[in-house]
Amino acid sequence: MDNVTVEADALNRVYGSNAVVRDVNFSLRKGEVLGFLGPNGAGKSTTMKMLTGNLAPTSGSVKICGIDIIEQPKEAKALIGYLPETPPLYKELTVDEMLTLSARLHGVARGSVKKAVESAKERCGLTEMSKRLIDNLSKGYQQRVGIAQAIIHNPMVVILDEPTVGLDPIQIRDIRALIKELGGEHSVILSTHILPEVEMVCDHVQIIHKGQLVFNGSIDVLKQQRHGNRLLLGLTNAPDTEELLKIDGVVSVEPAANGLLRLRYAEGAAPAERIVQSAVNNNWGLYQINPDQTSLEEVFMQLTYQEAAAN
Ligand SMILES: Nc1ncnc2c1ncn2[C@@H]1O[C@H](COP(=O)(O)OP(=O)(O)OP(=O)(O)O)[C@@H](O)[C@H]1O
Repeated sequence: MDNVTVEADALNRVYGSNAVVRDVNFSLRKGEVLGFLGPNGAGKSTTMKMLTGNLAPTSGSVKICGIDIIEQPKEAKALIGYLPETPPLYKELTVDEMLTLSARLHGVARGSVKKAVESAKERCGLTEMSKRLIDNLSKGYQQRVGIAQAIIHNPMVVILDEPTVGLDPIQIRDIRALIKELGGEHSVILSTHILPEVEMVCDHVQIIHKGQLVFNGSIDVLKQQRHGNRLLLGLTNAPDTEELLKIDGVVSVEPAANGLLRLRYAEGAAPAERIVQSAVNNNWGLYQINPDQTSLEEVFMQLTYQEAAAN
């Protein structure tokens, strides 16, 4: 149990008569990167605020390295770095000034501030930007400053709420790489509505749907669930469905978007090579074959259906 950094126990949050977070339980260990995945309005930000002690739960508790965040907020919060949905940046300050201020606010000893600022800048690729006004930085660099202020006191737990929203693809790639790297030394919780982001960055994932956790497990299990034994096939000269069904392992064929065919295959079967063989031998004009990945919405539907069936 020693290396448990975050423990959420039966967390609930009600607004008026609206239960927006319902009975959320989980724990996180040192070095893990946890993806907290859910569509807009699922309750991610509300959960992040409760985890960081910025919002009191209606019931339930949060412990950071064994310290209760309601009973001992100062001690527990010292172990957390938090990047809220809107980064808390004073845009009229330079990067150095902002990070020096953050270090002081996070209680870094006066004599260690300079070192903490240099180290956070280096980890977040900000050294070149030290003297620049935050207002003049691109959104991607502003987000890096947001992450730098969250890690400046070298906290055990780093919580990032939708850190890649509004960034361009190159900035997104860089920020994801940075988050992945943080996982080595800290526990990281990353809230996002982007399924591939979780697959790229996290080793654990929790899916929240209408305030409830509907999945809590390793990323590999989710990937398996997502791949779902389906292939998309593009043939310029497609044969009758019966011909495709004759291929060993193929269990169904249906039309998909853009003139493609969706083939389902039996669990454990790997028919791709046989399909390619048949296509070449019979001149079906194969121009595409790839796994048909389930969208986030479909994964939600599958998971909520399983949940309902289990109850
Ligand atoms: N202060 C509040 N008062 C009343 N309802 C609220 C309040 N804050 C959030 N909610 C509601 O709680 C639900 C969950 O909101 P939350 O911001 O946690 O979702 P989210 O998953 O973070 O989505 P988003 O990515 O859109 O922020 C939403 O229906 C929202 O309208």
